[in-house]
Amino acid sequence: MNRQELVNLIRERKSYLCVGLDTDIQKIPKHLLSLPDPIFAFNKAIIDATKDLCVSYKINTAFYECQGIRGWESLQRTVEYIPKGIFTIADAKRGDIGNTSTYYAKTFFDTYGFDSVTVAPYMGRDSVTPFLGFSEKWAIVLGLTSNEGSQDFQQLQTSEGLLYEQVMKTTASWGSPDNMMFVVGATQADSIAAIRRILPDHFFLVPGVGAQGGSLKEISEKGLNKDAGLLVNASRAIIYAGNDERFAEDAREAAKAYQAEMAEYLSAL
Ligand SMILES: O=C(O)c1cc(=O)[nH]c(=O)n1[C@@H]1O[C@H](COP(=O)(O)O)[C@@H](O)[C@H]1O
Repeated sequence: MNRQELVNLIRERKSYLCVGLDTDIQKIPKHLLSLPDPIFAFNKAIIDATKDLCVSYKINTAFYECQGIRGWESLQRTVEYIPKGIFTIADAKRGDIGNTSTYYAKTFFDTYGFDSVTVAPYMGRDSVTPFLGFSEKWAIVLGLTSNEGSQDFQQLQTSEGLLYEQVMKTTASWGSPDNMMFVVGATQADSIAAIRRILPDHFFLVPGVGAQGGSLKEISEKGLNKDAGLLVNASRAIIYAGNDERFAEDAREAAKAYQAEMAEYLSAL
């Protein structure tokens, strides 16, 4: 999907919601466990219930990879089930020497057909650029992450400023706002205005609302740009909003509340 298509989708749906399919076999309702592919059955119900409210789905590959071959099959069925025209994210946090990164990119873009993959930039230029050579595909590079450990390296003060700011500026110079986004955690709302000044045009993938306590209001006020420029992810707060036969309806209600709030912020742009 290209940038203009994503911007149009956000405008049409009045939503910049990304539903995170962090589908944990331990957490899905028990009545699904007797089905042949419980993870896909869960995802299918969640997608059916939320597909008109969000603009993106993020599949965190960890929850699938841990199931071995069956998990990869659930992942493939899920990404194929997501309606065309919705932005798909493989949250795999890859990045390696150049020839290996090229095969990671082929895995998620060509074999599985995702629009984007999350990329860890700390191995440098040759680990990131292989993700940028695919038409209408995106690298979503870790910028300032939502977790406490972001203090350990990302927030180190260097002679040039904060390390994550340097990493984001340099990484941005390898691509463009048409093929690169950055992850900025919703728990880092104090920093998002400064990051937006450094990168006025890029989309930010913002995880950390809901279960991690980030404020949708604050990150929207500080992070939205003229094209919206945000994809805000919520995983557990949506997909586990309920845990019985009504889980999909409960997920819809949770997604609807986020979408309604987003529509308000978008109308103020
Ligand atoms: O890259 C990510 O998606 C990511 C980056 C980050 O800084 N923090 C973060 O929570 N994530 C992911 O976003 C999702 C957040 O899940 P919830 O906290 O359940 O909404 C998980 O899939 C995390 O792996």
